[in-house]
Amino acid sequence: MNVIEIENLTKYYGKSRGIVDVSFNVEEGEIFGFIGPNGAGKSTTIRTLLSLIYPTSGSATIFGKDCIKFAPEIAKEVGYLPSEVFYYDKMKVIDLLKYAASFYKKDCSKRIKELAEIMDLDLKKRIDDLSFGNKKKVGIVQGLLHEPKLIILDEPTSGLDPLMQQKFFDLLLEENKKGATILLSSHVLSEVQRLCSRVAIIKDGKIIRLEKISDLTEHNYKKFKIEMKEEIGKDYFELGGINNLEIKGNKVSFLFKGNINLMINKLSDVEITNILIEEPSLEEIFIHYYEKEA
Ligand SMILES: Nc1ncnc2c1ncn2[C@@H]1O[C@H](COP(=O)(O)OP(=O)(O)OP(=O)(O)O)[C@@H](O)[C@H]1O
Repeated sequence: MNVIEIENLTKYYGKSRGIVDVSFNVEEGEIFGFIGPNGAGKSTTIRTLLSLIYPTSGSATIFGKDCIKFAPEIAKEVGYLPSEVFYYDKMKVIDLLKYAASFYKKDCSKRIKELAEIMDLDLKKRIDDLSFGNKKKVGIVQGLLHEPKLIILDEPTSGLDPLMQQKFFDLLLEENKKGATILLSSHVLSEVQRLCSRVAIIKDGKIIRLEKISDLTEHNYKKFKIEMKEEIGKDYFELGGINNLEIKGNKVSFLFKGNINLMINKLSDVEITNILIEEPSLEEIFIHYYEKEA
């Protein structure tokens, strides 16, 4: 079953492009990554899904229900962490969270305490005494306190230190194990790689790829790092399937997609002193995608 279905969603802000013909689905129980460079259209897609802004054309459903018509009903089962959080500064953290919890028809006080403990958040402090990272934690607790079935996170880790990021990821994995579906927007590729099973890549408002992370990393490319006994010319590597070729003296690195035996045979011509064949990072794969699509 698809928890989110997005069909040809387009949003123009006046004449300027937000997103164009965005379509993808997120399946139940999935952790789905939504990645792209700044201004690509991630927040616009998410805000449209949550009915915070209205699309110019196209449609979207959450839990099989139209996002605009059923927005209040859907909101009860969705946890949302916006990319920037703004609060009434004078409130205490606990009061703000209790207020947020009052929108749901269940007692969230135990969960608030648990989440605050996990995220190391002082509930007694006033919002305006909190650092940027601690305000982000308030947003995280607010997004998760009602144990939503769908969690939508827009650039969630900016401002969190590495230890907190890890705790937050563990928390998301736990929520996912309990059954929550997660849509995570990010431009930090390594976090998408760690958490997500599938990914949509957006650029200039359009989806340019929709892939399984495992297909991207395992089946598509291998990264070769080779040290030769002698320097070798660029021409030698003029071969189908080679991308991101870099030659520095007798050291060569590239991404290769294709029959690995052909590459091994090719390399048997030259004297190699060291070789490393590894999975490329998503960063390396995507930089290549972006360049190709540009
Ligand atoms: N309120 C607005 N008015 C006019 N244009 C907007 C508005 N909000 C977004 N845009 C434009 O829509 C496009 C997509 O922006 P969006 O914020 O969705 O991108 P993003 O992928 O979330 O980027 P970032 O990672 O920088 O947050 C950009 O060109 C942006 O300038």
